[in-house]
Amino acid sequence: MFSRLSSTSTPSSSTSLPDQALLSTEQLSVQFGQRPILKDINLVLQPGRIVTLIGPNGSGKSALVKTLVGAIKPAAGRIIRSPALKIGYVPQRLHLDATLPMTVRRFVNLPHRHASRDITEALEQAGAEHLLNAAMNHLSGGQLQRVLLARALLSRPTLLLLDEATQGLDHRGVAEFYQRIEQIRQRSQCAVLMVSHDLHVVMRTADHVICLNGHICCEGQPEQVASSPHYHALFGDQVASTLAFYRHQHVGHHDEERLHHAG
Ligand SMILES: Nc1ncnc2c1ncn2[C@@H]1O[C@H](COP(=O)(O)OP(=O)(O)OP(=O)(O)O)[C@@H](O)[C@H]1O
Repeated sequence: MFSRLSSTSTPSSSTSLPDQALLSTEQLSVQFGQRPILKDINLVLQPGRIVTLIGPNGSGKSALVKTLVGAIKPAAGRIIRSPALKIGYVPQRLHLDATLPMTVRRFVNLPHRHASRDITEALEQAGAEHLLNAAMNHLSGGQLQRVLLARALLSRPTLLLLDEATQGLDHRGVAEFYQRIEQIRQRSQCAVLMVSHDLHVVMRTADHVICLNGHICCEGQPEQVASSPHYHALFGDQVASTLAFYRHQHVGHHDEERLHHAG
């Protein structure tokens, strides 16, 4: 699913995208001021696949997602987008003005109004159908995440980008959320790129894992990453072993994917 890219075609071209790919990056680098955050990120996102970005705090996961969304301008490299790419973005946080009351119905109609039927369907898919008339600033963390997911689904995305969408959820909430994402993926065949700290769930649900620490340290199928020395070095042997165990218990299909070690 992932491959290193060597194409040098012009930035406006999408012809250098690998077959069927929705998005790829070439030598993408990001910096804040003079400070390098991400260096030489090469990735390819294919339809219908769940890719998880893991890495320690401050390793650049959110920065990468925001760059893919277009909210951060890369310092170098480029992003190649397929004409079929339609991003649904679920942010890490949402800052709402507590003095400005707003219902879920109104929120999901921003910035564009949607047909009631579509709103109902999106809320159902996200498990938030009962929240239509709730006040946004009365939602629990888990309810808010589901509403944000519903809003992202309303754009009928071909790529769902989730930035730590399960932050603050309890174990059950996390498991339910990932189950929901899996159902959405199966139903709509959208690609999913998610940032996650829920390492044990990552190992069960992802098709491909990218381990980030300013650059791609290692990537591949979850069990490949779990046995990578780079991954052990980043997360510590104890955590890493737990993951390997989880994966062993829940191991699924085996695609031919390469584990890339960039050090
Ligand atoms: N707007 C900004 N201006 C300057 N530095 C920033 C900005 N946003 C993030 N950073 C820095 O960039 C680095 C990467 O941040 P990022 O939020 O991408 O990390 P992360 O891997 O998502 O972390 P976490 O797991 O804690 O969410 C951090 O050192 C952070 O302090």
